[in-house]
Amino acid sequence: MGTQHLSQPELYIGLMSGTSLDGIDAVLVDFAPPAPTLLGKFFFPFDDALRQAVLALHLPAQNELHQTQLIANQLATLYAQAVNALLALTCHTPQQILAIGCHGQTIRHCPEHGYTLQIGNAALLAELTSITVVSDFRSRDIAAGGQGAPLVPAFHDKLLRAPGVHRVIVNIGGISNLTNLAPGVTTSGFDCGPGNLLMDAWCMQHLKRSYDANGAWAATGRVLPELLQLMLAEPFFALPPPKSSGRDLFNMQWLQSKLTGDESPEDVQATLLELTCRTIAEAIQTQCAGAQAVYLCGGGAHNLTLLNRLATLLSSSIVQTTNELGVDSDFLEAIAFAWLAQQNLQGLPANLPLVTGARHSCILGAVYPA
Ligand SMILES: Nc1ncnc2c1ncn2[C@@H]1O[C@H](COP(=O)(O)OP(=O)(O)OP(=O)(O)O)[C@@H](O)[C@H]1O
Ligand SMILES: CC(=O)N[C@H]1[C@@H]2OC[C@@H](O2)[C@@H](O)[C@@H]1O[C@H](C)C(=O)O
Repeated sequence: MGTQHLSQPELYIGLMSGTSLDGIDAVLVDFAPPAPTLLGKFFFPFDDALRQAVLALHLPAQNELHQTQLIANQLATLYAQAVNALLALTCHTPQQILAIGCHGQTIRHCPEHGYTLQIGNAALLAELTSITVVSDFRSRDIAAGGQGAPLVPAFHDKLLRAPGVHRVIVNIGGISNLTNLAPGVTTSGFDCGPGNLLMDAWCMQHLKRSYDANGAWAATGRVLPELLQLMLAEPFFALPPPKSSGRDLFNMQWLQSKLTGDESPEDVQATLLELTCRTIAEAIQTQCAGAQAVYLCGGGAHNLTLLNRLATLLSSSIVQTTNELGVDSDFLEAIAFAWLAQQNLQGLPANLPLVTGARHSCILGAVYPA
């Protein structure tokens, strides 16, 4: 990311609350040429009650539609608080911001049925902030026959391509996804499978902690080869791209269906960490052959046990985080949603048909003017 410049600012806010349900990543970015500048960042954690309420929306429940809309309103209020905190932190006013790109909270992702659902009441967010909001970025791509995900590879392509160097960018959030930036070849990308979400859920169940800091607990267990093979047999892993996934497939029911009940919890955690690493490494080896450098982002990049294991599995590549490229690995997705908002307002398409499988490129997102 660039240093501050003198041309007319083009300020956008990006809001990402992802599948991990840890909270809201908020960024303020100036897209004035020559390069995007990160002016401020802010993380707003979700409390446990909200996390549980969103998780419950993943299951059929009584009065589900009413609950969904109430939580969408609650999310809009929290998004607005994150925006206000970011504006205060960076000394900006709403009038200076061209738009907020708000991902929303995914509660269903079913491209096979022609829909995906990210909630967050963008109309209310526009009302509360007096800033134009762009949201619902995935639906148009699905309407055009695509997966609606992953969308960030298009931004990786703009920001992180380097002439003559074969880079792969790997986001390890709740779900993991990669972008293949091979010289002279069209950018590709896809979801690899579970990133942290199964490890988080298992850790919550056994240690009452929302995640396994640095993979320290996983490091005390041993990988269970039979369980690992059972999990790797999931057909999603062998599917060719384009492909995307979410909690709809990878959830506690999925994990429970693979367990005998005799496993020790730390061994399961070690096996889940190995599953994340193996599926990422195999995705790189099969789809990104010859990669010279792999750059990690997302919360999983903080997990030292995971980082070391990936580096071992990918010993022919350099394995680092995107911080080494000057892009904050914790806020890359939020920055991408600020960029997606800019693309929309400028009337530019933002999906990569090779990545999502859409029949054509499209302008992504719905606009709620200030
Ligand atoms: N120090 C750490 N050690 C281990 N894991 C960590 C650490 N810090 C963060 N994480 C993991 O990162 C997760 C959050 O990652 P991130 O914010 O990238 O996810 P997300 O954006 O919600 O997901 P997605 O990209 O799938 O939408 C946490 O839930 C946790 O599992
Ligand atoms: C449906 C949905 O929310 N998908 C997310 C999720 O989190 C990671 C992975 O699965 C990716 O496909 C996507 O998010 C990022 C921001 C993307 O679209 O690139």
